[in-house]
Amino acid sequence: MEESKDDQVEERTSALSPPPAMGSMQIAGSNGFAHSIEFMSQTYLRNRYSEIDIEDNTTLNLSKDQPLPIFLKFEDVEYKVRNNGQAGGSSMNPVKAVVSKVASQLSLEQDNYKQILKGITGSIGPGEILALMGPSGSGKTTLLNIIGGRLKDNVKGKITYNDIPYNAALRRRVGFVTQDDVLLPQLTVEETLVFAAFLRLPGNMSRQQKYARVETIIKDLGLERCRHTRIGGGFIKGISGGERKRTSIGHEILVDPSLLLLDEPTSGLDSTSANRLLHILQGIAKAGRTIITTIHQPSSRIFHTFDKILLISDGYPVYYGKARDSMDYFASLRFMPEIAMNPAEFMLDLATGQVNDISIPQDIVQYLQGMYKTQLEPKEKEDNHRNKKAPEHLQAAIQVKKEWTSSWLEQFRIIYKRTFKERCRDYFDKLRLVQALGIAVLLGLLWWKSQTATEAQLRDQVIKWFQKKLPHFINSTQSPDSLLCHFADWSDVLHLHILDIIVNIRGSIRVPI
Ligand SMILES: Nc1ncnc2c1ncn2[C@@H]1O[C@H](COP(=O)(O)OP(=O)(O)OP(=O)(O)O)[C@@H](O)[C@H]1O
Repeated sequence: MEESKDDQVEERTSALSPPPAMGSMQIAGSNGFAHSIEFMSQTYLRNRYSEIDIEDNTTLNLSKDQPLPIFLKFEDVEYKVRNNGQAGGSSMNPVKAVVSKVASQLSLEQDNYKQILKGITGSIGPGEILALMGPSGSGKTTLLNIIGGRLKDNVKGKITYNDIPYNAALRRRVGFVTQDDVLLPQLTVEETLVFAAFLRLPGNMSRQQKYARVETIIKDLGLERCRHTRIGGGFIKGISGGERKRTSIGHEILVDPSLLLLDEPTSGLDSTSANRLLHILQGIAKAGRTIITTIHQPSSRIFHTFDKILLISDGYPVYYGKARDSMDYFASLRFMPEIAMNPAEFMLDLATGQVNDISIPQDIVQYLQGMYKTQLEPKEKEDNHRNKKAPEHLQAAIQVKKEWTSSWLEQFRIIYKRTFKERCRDYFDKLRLVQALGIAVLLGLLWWKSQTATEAQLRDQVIKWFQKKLPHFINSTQSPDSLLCHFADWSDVLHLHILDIIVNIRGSIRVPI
C-alpha cells in the first residue's frame, strides 16, 4: 500500500523530534558529519518544573510521537551488597533468602554487608544532562542501574519519576546504553537498527514507518557513512569505536525513550569523537529527554556541556549542582588548582584526595563529604520539596504502558531471520572457508590412498607415517601399540587436527536450524 504524505511527514517529525520547537541548528563535524539540534519552545521551557513551577498544563502538547517528559528525583539513595558479592536478599536458594532476610531484620548480619551508596540526592528534568563522575569503584554504575530499575533489592531511599515510584510501565520509557555494547558483529549498522526497529517498535506501525524511523536515526546520529559496514569485533574488522557507541545509542533511542541512561559512552574514544557524541546527546536531550550518563575523565569542553554534575567518592556525594558552579563551590572551600586545569580532572583529584597542598585539611574526602552534607544537600532537598508536584496528566501518563512490539510469533520470525543472517555470514566468512579448505587438503593428502577401512589399518598408517618421517625415533621392532604410546603426544596432535578439520568443515557448510 502507498504510504500517505501525512505518514511521511509524521515520520520525519517522530524519532528525535522535540516538543513544540522554535528553531534548529546544524552542527557540522570535520568529516562532514552533521546533525541538527532543535530547540525547545519557550512554552516548553517554561514548563520545566525542575526549575520553574508548572502552571499551564495545556501547553504541554503530549503527542504520541513525543517523548513523555520525565522529571526524576532521587533522595537519600542507599545501596548495600552482601560481602560474598550477592545483592542482599537476592539468593537463588529460597530457604537461604528467607533465613538471610529474617537474620538481617534481626540485625544479626549487619557486618556481612558492604555499603555501596551512602545517601545520594538529586533531581533532573527533560532537556538536561546529568553527569555522574567519580573515581573507579565509587558507585556510578550502581546508581545508574538503580535509577534504571535494574537493581531493586536492598535499595533504600526515594526515587520518583514524575512523582511516581518505579513501575513496570516505565521500563518501556527508559533506554539503557551499557558500557559493553551488545551488538551482533556480523550485521551492518543499518541491519542492526532495522532488526531492532522491527522487534521493538509497536506492531501497528507500518513497515515504511519503521524504515523511516531507522533512516531518521541514521541521519541524526551521523551514521550514513558506515550504514553498510559490519559492526565487527574480535577478529572481524568493523566500524570504529565512536560509530559503535552511536549505533548503541541509536538502538536505544529507536523506541523513543524519555529517560536515557548511558554507562561511560565516551570510554575508549578520542576527544574529537567524544565531543561529537556529547553534541549528539545534547541534541537528544534538547528534544525533551532526560539524560544521565556516567563519565570518567571528560575534557573541559565536554565538562561544560553537562547541565548538572554529581561527584561521588566512595559512595558518598561530594558535589551536586550545576557544572558551571562547581569550581566556585570548591574555591569557596579554599580548593583551587595551582595551575589552570580541566575542572573535571581537578574534581576527580579532590574526590580521590590527591591534592598536595598543606593549607587544606588532611582528609580531603571526608571534609568534602561533610561540607556537602551541610551546604549542598539541604539546599537540594529543599528545592526538591519546594517544587510543585508533577502535573496529574504526566503522573497518569507515566503509569500507562507504551505500546510495544508485535506478537511473539512475529518476534520469533524476526529473531530467526536475524540469527540466520548472522550465522551464515559467520560460517561463510571467506577467511574461515579458506582456512578450513586448506587444512582439509593438507590432511587429505596425508591420508591419501591409505587403507583406512578398519581400526587396525588406521593404526598401521599412523605408525608407517612415523617410521617414514621420523625413522631415527623409531625402532622398527617395536610393536604398534608401544609406538603409539611412545608417540602419544603426536597421535594426540593428529587426533586433534582431524577433529578440528571435521568441526571446521561442518561449521562451514552447516546452516543453523
Ligand atoms: N554485586 C556486587 N557485589 C559486590 N560488590 C559490588 C557489587 N556491585 C558493585 N560492587 C562494588 O561497588 C563498588 C561500586 O561499583 P560500580 O560499578 O558502581 O563503580 P563505578 O563507579 O561505576 O566504577 P567504574 O568507573 O570502574 O565503572 C565497587 O567497589 C564494586 O566492586
